[in-house]
Amino acid sequence: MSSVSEVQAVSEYSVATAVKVENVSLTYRTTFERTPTFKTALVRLGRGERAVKEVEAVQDVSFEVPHGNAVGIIGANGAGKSTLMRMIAGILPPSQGRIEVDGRVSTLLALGVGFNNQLTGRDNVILGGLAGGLTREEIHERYEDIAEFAELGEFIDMPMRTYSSGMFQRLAFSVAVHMDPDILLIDEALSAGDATFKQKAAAKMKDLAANARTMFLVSHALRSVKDMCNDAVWMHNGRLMMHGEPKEVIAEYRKFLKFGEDAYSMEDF
Ligand SMILES: Nc1ncnc2c1ncn2[C@@H]1O[C@H](COP(=O)(O)OP(=O)(O)OP(=O)(O)O)[C@@H](O)[C@H]1O
Repeated sequence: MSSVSEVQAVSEYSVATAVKVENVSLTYRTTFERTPTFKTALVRLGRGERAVKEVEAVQDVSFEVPHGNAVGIIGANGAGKSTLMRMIAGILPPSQGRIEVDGRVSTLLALGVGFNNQLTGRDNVILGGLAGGLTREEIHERYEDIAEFAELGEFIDMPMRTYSSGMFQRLAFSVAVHMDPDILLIDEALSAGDATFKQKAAAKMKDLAANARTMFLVSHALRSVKDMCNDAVWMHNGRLMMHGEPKEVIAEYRKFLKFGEDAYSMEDF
Protein backbone atom coordinates (compact mmCIF):
# COMPACT_ATOMS: atom_id res chain seq x y z
CA MET A 1 0.00 0.00 0.00
CA SER A 2 1.33 3.43 -0.81
CA SER A 3 1.74 5.99 1.93
CA VAL A 4 -0.42 9.10 2.11
CA SER A 5 2.49 11.53 1.95
CA GLU A 6 4.16 11.23 -1.38
CA VAL A 7 4.90 12.80 -4.67
CA GLN A 8 4.96 10.39 -7.52
CA ALA A 9 5.22 10.34 -11.25
CA VAL A 10 2.33 8.58 -12.93
CA SER A 11 1.87 7.79 -16.56
CA GLU A 12 -1.18 5.58 -16.45
CA TYR A 13 -3.22 7.82 -14.14
CA SER A 14 -5.00 10.02 -16.66
CA VAL A 15 -3.74 11.25 -19.99
CA ALA A 16 -5.48 14.57 -19.53
CA THR A 17 -4.24 15.40 -16.02
CA ALA A 18 -0.76 16.90 -15.68
CA VAL A 19 -0.87 17.65 -11.97
CA LYS A 20 -3.31 16.43 -9.34
CA VAL A 21 -3.06 17.92 -5.86
CA GLU A 22 -5.17 15.99 -3.38
CA ASN A 23 -5.86 17.21 0.19
CA VAL A 24 -2.31 18.43 0.50
CA SER A 25 -0.97 20.06 3.65
CA LEU A 26 2.51 21.07 4.67
CA THR A 27 3.62 22.10 8.13
CA TYR A 28 7.09 23.54 8.64
CA ARG A 29 8.62 22.67 11.99
CA THR A 30 11.42 24.97 12.98
CA THR A 31 13.39 24.57 16.18
CA PHE A 32 14.71 27.82 17.57
CA GLU A 33 16.05 29.44 20.68
CA ARG A 34 14.15 32.40 22.07
CA THR A 35 17.33 34.34 23.02
CA PRO A 36 17.84 32.03 25.98
CA THR A 37 19.19 33.25 29.23
CA PHE A 38 21.92 31.16 30.79
CA LYS A 39 19.38 29.76 33.24
CA THR A 40 16.67 28.79 30.68
CA ALA A 41 19.32 27.30 28.42
CA LEU A 42 20.57 25.10 31.24
CA VAL A 43 17.03 24.04 32.18
CA ARG A 44 16.14 23.20 28.55
CA LEU A 45 19.39 21.38 27.99
CA GLY A 46 18.77 19.43 31.15
CA ARG A 47 15.35 18.34 29.86
CA GLY A 48 16.57 17.85 26.28
CA GLU A 49 14.02 20.47 25.15
CA ARG A 50 14.06 22.91 22.26
CA ALA A 51 11.41 25.46 21.32
CA VAL A 52 9.54 24.40 18.18
CA LYS A 53 7.55 26.69 15.96
CA GLU A 54 5.06 25.16 13.54
CA VAL A 55 3.82 26.97 10.46
CA GLU A 56 0.91 25.45 8.56
CA ALA A 57 2.07 26.80 5.22
CA VAL A 58 -0.39 24.79 3.07
CA GLN A 59 -3.64 23.39 4.41
CA ASP A 60 -5.84 20.80 2.74
CA VAL A 61 -5.42 22.05 -0.82
CA SER A 62 -6.90 20.12 -3.76
CA PHE A 63 -7.03 20.92 -7.46
CA GLU A 64 -6.34 19.35 -10.83
CA VAL A 65 -4.60 20.83 -13.83
CA PRO A 66 -4.91 19.34 -17.33
CA HIS A 67 -1.96 19.14 -19.71
CA GLY A 68 -1.39 22.33 -21.67
CA ASN A 69 -2.74 24.73 -19.06
CA ALA A 70 -0.81 27.80 -18.00
CA VAL A 71 -1.66 28.28 -14.34
CA GLY A 72 -1.05 31.53 -12.48
CA ILE A 73 -0.63 31.16 -8.71
CA ILE A 74 -1.53 34.38 -6.92
CA GLY A 75 -1.93 35.50 -3.33
CA ALA A 76 -0.47 37.68 -0.60
CA ASN A 77 2.99 37.26 0.94
CA GLY A 78 3.21 34.10 2.99
CA ALA A 79 0.10 32.59 1.33
CA GLY A 80 1.90 29.30 0.65
CA LYS A 81 2.47 29.72 -3.10
CA SER A 82 6.18 28.85 -3.13
CA THR A 83 5.63 25.97 -0.72
CA LEU A 84 2.99 24.55 -3.05
CA MET A 85 5.35 24.85 -6.01
CA ARG A 86 8.17 23.15 -4.10
CA MET A 87 5.85 20.23 -3.38
CA ILE A 88 4.79 19.97 -7.05
CA ALA A 89 8.49 20.02 -7.98
CA GLY A 90 9.12 17.16 -5.56
CA ILE A 91 11.57 19.24 -3.51
CA LEU A 92 9.39 19.08 -0.38
CA PRO A 93 7.20 16.09 0.49
CA PRO A 94 3.69 17.02 1.69
CA SER A 95 2.99 16.44 5.41
CA GLN A 96 -0.39 15.08 4.34
CA GLY A 97 -2.17 14.28 1.11
CA ARG A 98 -0.65 13.42 -2.25
CA ILE A 99 0.52 15.05 -5.44
CA GLU A 100 0.51 13.21 -8.74
CA VAL A 101 2.60 14.60 -11.56
CA ASP A 102 2.53 13.27 -15.10
CA GLY A 103 5.68 14.23 -16.96
CA ARG A 104 9.10 15.75 -16.53
CA VAL A 105 9.21 18.85 -14.34
CA SER A 106 11.65 21.70 -14.82
CA THR A 107 11.78 24.35 -12.14
CA LEU A 108 12.75 27.93 -11.91
CA LEU A 109 12.07 28.29 -8.20
CA ALA A 110 13.96 30.84 -6.18
CA LEU A 111 15.89 31.57 -9.32
CA GLY A 112 19.09 29.76 -10.00
CA VAL A 113 18.96 27.43 -7.02
CA GLY A 114 21.47 24.77 -7.82
CA PHE A 115 23.86 27.09 -9.61
CA ASN A 116 27.39 27.17 -8.25
CA ASN A 117 28.61 30.76 -8.06
CA GLN A 118 32.25 29.78 -8.31
CA LEU A 119 31.77 28.10 -11.68
CA THR A 120 31.30 29.77 -15.04
CA GLY A 121 27.90 30.15 -16.69
CA ARG A 122 28.96 27.50 -19.22
CA ASP A 123 29.79 24.95 -16.49
CA ASN A 124 26.53 25.71 -14.70
CA VAL A 125 24.54 25.13 -17.89
CA ILE A 126 26.15 21.69 -18.13
CA LEU A 127 25.57 20.89 -14.46
CA GLY A 128 22.01 22.24 -14.59
CA GLY A 129 21.30 20.14 -17.68
CA LEU A 130 22.68 16.98 -16.10
CA ALA A 131 20.73 17.65 -12.89
CA GLY A 132 17.61 18.10 -15.02
CA GLY A 133 18.06 14.67 -16.57
CA LEU A 134 19.57 15.56 -19.96
CA THR A 135 22.41 13.53 -21.40
CA ARG A 136 25.75 15.20 -22.23
CA GLU A 137 24.88 14.98 -25.94
CA GLU A 138 21.51 16.65 -25.38
CA ILE A 139 23.17 19.45 -23.40
CA HIS A 140 25.80 19.87 -26.09
CA GLU A 141 23.08 20.15 -28.75
CA ARG A 142 21.17 22.77 -26.75
CA TYR A 143 24.09 24.72 -25.34
CA GLU A 144 24.23 27.36 -28.09
CA ASP A 145 20.47 27.99 -27.86
CA ILE A 146 20.68 28.35 -24.08
CA ALA A 147 23.62 30.75 -24.24
CA GLU A 148 22.09 32.75 -27.08
CA PHE A 149 18.74 33.10 -25.31
CA ALA A 150 20.44 34.29 -22.11
CA GLU A 151 22.38 36.96 -24.05
CA LEU A 152 25.32 37.03 -21.68
CA GLY A 153 28.02 37.54 -24.30
CA GLU A 154 31.46 36.69 -22.97
CA PHE A 155 30.13 36.60 -19.39
CA ILE A 156 29.06 33.03 -20.14
CA ASP A 157 32.71 32.09 -19.51
CA MET A 158 33.00 34.12 -16.31
CA PRO A 159 32.28 32.77 -12.80
CA MET A 160 28.64 33.36 -11.90
CA ARG A 161 29.62 35.35 -8.80
CA THR A 162 30.47 38.18 -11.22
CA TYR A 163 26.90 38.25 -12.60
CA SER A 164 24.28 40.87 -11.84
CA SER A 165 21.00 39.46 -10.50
CA GLY A 166 19.39 40.07 -13.91
CA MET A 167 22.15 38.12 -15.68
CA PHE A 168 21.84 35.31 -13.18
CA GLN A 169 18.11 35.22 -13.77
CA ARG A 170 18.41 35.21 -17.56
CA LEU A 171 20.67 32.16 -17.46
CA ALA A 172 18.42 30.36 -14.96
CA PHE A 173 15.37 31.05 -17.11
CA SER A 174 17.13 29.98 -20.28
CA VAL A 175 18.29 26.68 -18.76
CA ALA A 176 14.82 25.91 -17.38
CA VAL A 177 12.94 26.53 -20.62
CA HIS A 178 15.44 24.64 -22.75
CA MET A 179 15.14 21.49 -20.67
CA ASP A 180 12.20 20.47 -22.82
CA PRO A 181 10.00 20.08 -19.75
CA ASP A 182 6.46 18.69 -19.78
CA ILE A 183 5.74 20.85 -16.75
CA LEU A 184 7.52 24.14 -16.14
CA LEU A 185 7.37 25.79 -12.71
CA ILE A 186 8.33 29.44 -12.53
CA ASP A 187 8.40 31.40 -9.29
CA GLU A 188 8.51 35.17 -9.74
CA ALA A 189 10.68 34.82 -12.82
CA LEU A 190 9.50 38.09 -14.20
CA SER A 191 10.08 40.20 -11.11
CA ALA A 192 13.62 41.20 -12.00
CA GLY A 193 15.45 41.53 -15.28
CA ASP A 194 15.02 44.27 -17.81
CA ALA A 195 11.93 45.02 -19.90
CA THR A 196 13.31 43.46 -23.08
CA PHE A 197 14.12 40.19 -21.39
CA LYS A 198 10.71 40.14 -19.66
CA GLN A 199 9.03 40.36 -23.05
CA LYS A 200 11.23 37.65 -24.48
CA ALA A 201 10.59 35.43 -21.44
CA ALA A 202 6.84 36.00 -21.70
CA ALA A 203 6.88 35.09 -25.41
CA LYS A 204 8.87 31.92 -24.66
CA MET A 205 6.42 30.89 -21.95
CA LYS A 206 3.45 31.47 -24.26
CA ASP A 207 5.26 29.36 -26.81
CA LEU A 208 5.69 26.51 -24.32
CA ALA A 209 2.07 26.70 -23.23
CA ALA A 210 0.93 26.73 -26.88
CA ASN A 211 2.88 23.50 -27.43
CA ALA A 212 0.66 21.77 -24.89
CA ARG A 213 3.27 22.07 -22.14
CA THR A 214 1.93 22.75 -18.68
CA MET A 215 3.17 25.80 -16.88
CA PHE A 216 2.82 27.17 -13.35
CA LEU A 217 3.69 30.80 -12.79
CA VAL A 218 3.82 32.27 -9.28
CA SER A 219 3.51 36.00 -9.62
CA HIS A 220 2.42 39.16 -7.88
CA ALA A 221 2.08 40.83 -11.29
CA LEU A 222 -1.59 40.23 -11.94
CA ARG A 223 -1.39 41.57 -15.46
CA SER A 224 1.17 38.92 -16.48
CA VAL A 225 -1.03 36.21 -15.00
CA LYS A 226 -3.99 37.57 -16.97
CA ASP A 227 -1.94 37.81 -20.17
CA MET A 228 -0.12 34.52 -20.00
CA CYS A 229 -2.37 32.13 -18.12
CA ASN A 230 -5.63 30.37 -18.92
CA ASP A 231 -6.04 29.04 -15.39
CA ALA A 232 -5.49 30.58 -11.95
CA VAL A 233 -5.15 29.50 -8.33
CA TRP A 234 -5.53 31.98 -5.48
CA MET A 235 -3.98 31.04 -2.16
CA HIS A 236 -4.43 32.80 1.16
CA ASN A 237 -2.98 31.78 4.54
CA GLY A 238 -2.20 28.32 3.21
CA ARG A 239 -5.70 27.70 1.87
CA LEU A 240 -7.03 27.52 -1.67
CA MET A 241 -9.45 30.43 -2.02
CA MET A 242 -10.38 29.96 -5.69
CA HIS A 243 -9.38 28.02 -8.80
CA GLY A 244 -10.69 29.00 -12.23
CA GLU A 245 -10.51 31.53 -15.06
CA PRO A 246 -7.73 34.09 -14.39
CA LYS A 247 -10.08 37.01 -15.08
CA GLU A 248 -12.59 35.85 -12.48
CA VAL A 249 -10.02 34.74 -9.89
CA ILE A 250 -8.11 38.02 -10.18
CA ALA A 251 -11.35 40.02 -9.88
CA GLU A 252 -12.20 38.21 -6.64
CA TYR A 253 -8.65 38.59 -5.32
CA ARG A 254 -8.78 42.31 -6.04
CA LYS A 255 -12.12 42.62 -4.28
CA PHE A 256 -10.64 40.76 -1.34
CA LEU A 257 -7.69 43.13 -1.14
CA LYS A 258 -10.00 46.08 -1.80
CA PHE A 259 -7.75 47.19 -4.60
CA GLY A 260 -8.90 50.17 -6.65
CA GLU A 261 -8.30 50.32 -10.41
CA ASP A 262 -5.31 52.61 -9.89
CA ALA A 263 -3.57 50.40 -7.38
CA TYR A 264 -4.09 47.46 -9.73
CA SER A 265 -2.52 49.06 -12.76
CA MET A 266 0.36 50.49 -10.71
CA GLU A 267 1.20 47.09 -9.28
CA ASP A 268 1.62 45.59 -12.76
CA PHE A 269 4.53 46.19 -15.00
N1 LIG B 1 11.71 26.92 5.34
C1 LIG B 1 10.71 27.41 6.08
N2 LIG B 1 10.67 27.17 7.41
C2 LIG B 1 9.66 27.64 8.17
N3 LIG B 1 8.62 28.36 7.70
C3 LIG B 1 8.61 28.63 6.37
C4 LIG B 1 9.65 28.18 5.49
N4 LIG B 1 9.37 28.61 4.24
C5 LIG B 1 8.21 29.30 4.32
N5 LIG B 1 7.74 29.31 5.59
C6 LIG B 1 6.49 29.92 6.07
O1 LIG B 1 5.42 29.29 5.36
C7 LIG B 1 4.43 30.24 4.99
C8 LIG B 1 4.24 30.20 3.48
O2 LIG B 1 5.42 30.63 2.85
P1 LIG B 1 5.59 30.65 1.25
O3 LIG B 1 7.00 31.06 0.98
O4 LIG B 1 5.11 29.38 0.68
O5 LIG B 1 4.59 31.82 0.85
P2 LIG B 1 4.43 32.62 -0.52
O6 LIG B 1 2.97 32.68 -0.82
O7 LIG B 1 5.29 32.04 -1.57
O8 LIG B 1 4.94 34.07 -0.10
P3 LIG B 1 5.64 35.26 -0.94
O9 LIG B 1 4.60 35.85 -1.85
O10 LIG B 1 6.02 36.22 0.16
O11 LIG B 1 6.82 34.69 -1.65
C9 LIG B 1 4.92 31.59 5.53
O12 LIG B 1 4.27 31.81 6.76
C10 LIG B 1 6.41 31.40 5.72
O13 LIG B 1 6.86 32.17 6.81
